[in-house]
Amino acid sequence: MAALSFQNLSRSFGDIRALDGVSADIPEGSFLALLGPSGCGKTTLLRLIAGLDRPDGGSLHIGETLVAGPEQFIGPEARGLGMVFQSYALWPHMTVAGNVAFGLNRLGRADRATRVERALHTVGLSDMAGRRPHELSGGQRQRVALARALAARPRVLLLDEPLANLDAHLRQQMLAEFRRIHAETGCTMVFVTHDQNEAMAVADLIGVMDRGQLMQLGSPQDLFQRPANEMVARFVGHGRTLPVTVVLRGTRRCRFMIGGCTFTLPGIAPPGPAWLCLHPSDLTLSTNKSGLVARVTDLRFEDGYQVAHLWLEDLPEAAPLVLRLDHPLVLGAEVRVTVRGGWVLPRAAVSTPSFQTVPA
Ligand SMILES: Nc1ncnc2c1ncn2[C@@H]1O[C@H](COP(=O)(O)OP(=O)(O)OP(=O)(O)O)[C@@H](O)[C@H]1O
Repeated sequence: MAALSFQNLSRSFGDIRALDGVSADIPEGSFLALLGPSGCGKTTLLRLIAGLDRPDGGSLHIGETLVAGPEQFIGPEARGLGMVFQSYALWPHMTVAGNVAFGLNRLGRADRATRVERALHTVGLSDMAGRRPHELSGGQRQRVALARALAARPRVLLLDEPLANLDAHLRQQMLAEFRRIHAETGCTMVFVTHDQNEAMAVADLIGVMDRGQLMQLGSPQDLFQRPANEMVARFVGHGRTLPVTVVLRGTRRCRFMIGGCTFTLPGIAPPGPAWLCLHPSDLTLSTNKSGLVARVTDLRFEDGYQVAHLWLEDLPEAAPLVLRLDHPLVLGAEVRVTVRGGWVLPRAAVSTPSFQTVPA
């Protein structure tokens, strides 16, 4: 069953279509990351799920319950959700245990104590139950906020850029923690971020958004290897798109021409104009005189590799290609490049798709 279901969900602020007809089903137990450039509508969608705002079109189900739609609105407190924000919103005068117990008043004393103990155990803070927030590190405060949300046993846990205030090292640690807690609790989680490395590292399902629309909903591998459109191809993993002409389409493979060369690669484009979607790992230097003619326009050293920017002679208007090498090149040199991987997309207008995902 879908944990969350959006049907043509929309929200405008004056002339701004912050959310423009989003439709998708999110399976129970997913770890969904909402990813996209600033202003694409991630927070608006999260706020609609949370019940902190109302849609002005479409409808939203949590499980089988219609929580927002024409003539229906269930408030945040009755939606059975947990929320963790960038600001941890802990009560400074309360202990860690007191903060986690906050909101469990409907339970008896013994049940409340058990829930708090379990939640603190899950986030690894059992021995800090008596401390106050100012006696904790940033990462520990984040865990208290997480424990507080988990203690209520939510159907869906919403995480709004929860790592934004942590340093790079702590972020890595907390990403691993989120993965472990997700596996342990089986709770459906929705994580908003504009950091794609974070999204790829933590989520099993990623929704890429742009200008209020959901561009693609899929696994990190899907987005990387089979982008649904040009925006996703460029946004994910330093992607590049090059205009090519498909001459033959087979079963999920396309033969195409670019710069006087012919290649056959995975893809779904019919004969005619198409986009070749590439990542740095799809390119290699040719050892003979075959391949695309390119000039080295920039060189830098990064993560143990030489990273070269290559300008294609036959496609001067295209963004430079990025190539990772284990040996240096000479700036300004002419080289030949072979395309050994990629994905070929039809060069067509982007329509607004509706996504149904198959439970894992
Ligand atoms: N309360 C509001 N009033 C007016 N415009 C709003 C309001 N909330 C959001 N917007 C606009 O709606 C659009 C989507 O905003 P949203 O906050 O959902 O983007 P986002 O993807 O979360 O961005 P970021 O990554 O920068 O947080 C933006 O153009 C934003 O300026």
